[in-house]
Amino acid sequence: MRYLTAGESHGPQLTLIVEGLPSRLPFSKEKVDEQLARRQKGYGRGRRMKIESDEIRILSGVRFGRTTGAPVALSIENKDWNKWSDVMGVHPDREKAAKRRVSRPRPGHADLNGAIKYHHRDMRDVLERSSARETAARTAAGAVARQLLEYCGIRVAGHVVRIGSVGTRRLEEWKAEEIAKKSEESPVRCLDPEAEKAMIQRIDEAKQEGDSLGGVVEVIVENVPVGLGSHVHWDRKLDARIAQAIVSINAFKGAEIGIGFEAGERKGSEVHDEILWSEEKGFHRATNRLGGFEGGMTTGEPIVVRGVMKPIPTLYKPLKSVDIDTKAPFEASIERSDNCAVPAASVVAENVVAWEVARALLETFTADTAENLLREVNRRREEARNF
Ligand SMILES: Cc1cc2nc3c(=O)[nH]c(=O)nc-3n(C[C@H](O)[C@H](O)[C@H](O)COP(=O)(O)O)c2cc1C
Ligand SMILES: C=C(O[C@@H]1CC(C(=O)O)=C[C@@H](OP(=O)(O)O)[C@H]1O)C(=O)O
Repeated sequence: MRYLTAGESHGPQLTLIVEGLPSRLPFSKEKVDEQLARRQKGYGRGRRMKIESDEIRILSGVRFGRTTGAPVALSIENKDWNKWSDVMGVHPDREKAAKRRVSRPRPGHADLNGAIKYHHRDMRDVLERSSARETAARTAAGAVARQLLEYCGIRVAGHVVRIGSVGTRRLEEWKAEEIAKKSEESPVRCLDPEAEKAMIQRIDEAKQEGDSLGGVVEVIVENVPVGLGSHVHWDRKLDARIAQAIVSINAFKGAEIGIGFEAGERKGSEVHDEILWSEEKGFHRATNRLGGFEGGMTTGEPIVVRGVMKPIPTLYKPLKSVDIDTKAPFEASIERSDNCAVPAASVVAENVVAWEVARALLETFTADTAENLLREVNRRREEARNF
């Protein structure tokens, strides 16, 4: 299974093609729209999110609420396009486009490197595609994958575990349904009410100072069969693919599986998850510090992955930069920006992880139809249970 996205932040629409889904998978537009709406929310977002109300249009691959096995093509309209069509259009108004020309690169964004690499003197040609607007399309891809996971009884949830200097304790149990419900009730998607208050306060303070904040998100995948991914080749290790997916989200700088970097500080006996067996559960683990992975394969324990997001680069508080025309230093002034997108990005993280798990599922259990896939997944569950 693979996907491609296309579209600029202020262009007419985002386009997504998902190829390789089995046929006969129940497909709900509402479930995709629900993920898109979740991604738009979250404390710290800027004015753009008041303009957009993301929903998909199904263009192909689905009939009567089920996939046909053909590529699924979806589009998401950019409502802001109405104000940008003469700048962004296929036949743009050159004068108006010149007024919107970007010659002042923002530290931390893709502007300068992209301009040098692609020989753009107008850095709008870079920022339009480097914008995290594209994560709406990736969230839609994940929301499709999520329906496949759901069909196989696999649940995904996410929450925010740090914003700036405010962090929460590591969970010891990962109940996806509970995490999903609690984080949904929080404007910053945090499970701890005390930390939530402090996070909101930090975001407000940063906004007042014209500054931005990053943070850390955690994603959980529950009821995963044993043996997704493989130890036999580097590019089949599922933990590695998940880490790539996380770091590919705009502004994400790192990923950790389970206790991740903390594993470097502890002794082996404090890291590895002891193996137990019982009549009721079969093989299982006493703990889940390794976040559901050994040898690039799932252990059957919940997948637990974290991602760290740097603070938003577009700042109201100016940072030093240099105009590419005059080579003179300037202090940036901006029109609008998010000042903290960690809660929103946690939704993107959930959905890119869902995609990778669904992709691994379809590689492990080749199936043309959803029913065959579920049969194979359940057979593996039975085999593992009786091993
Ligand atoms: C959901 C989300 C919203 C974002 N909103 C903004 C924003 O409003 N302004 C901004 O400068 N960067 C924003 N970013 C981050 C930039 O897109 C990102 O820093 C930029 O593409 C450069 O890529 P890099 O940070 O991965 O190097 C956002 C990221 C995400 C995930
Ligand atoms: C549009 C989205 O996020 C955008 C991501 C973004 C950036 O530079 O990454 C900059 C902002 O765009 P604009 O300059 O139009 O206000 C955000 O609003 C979105 O998440 O849907």
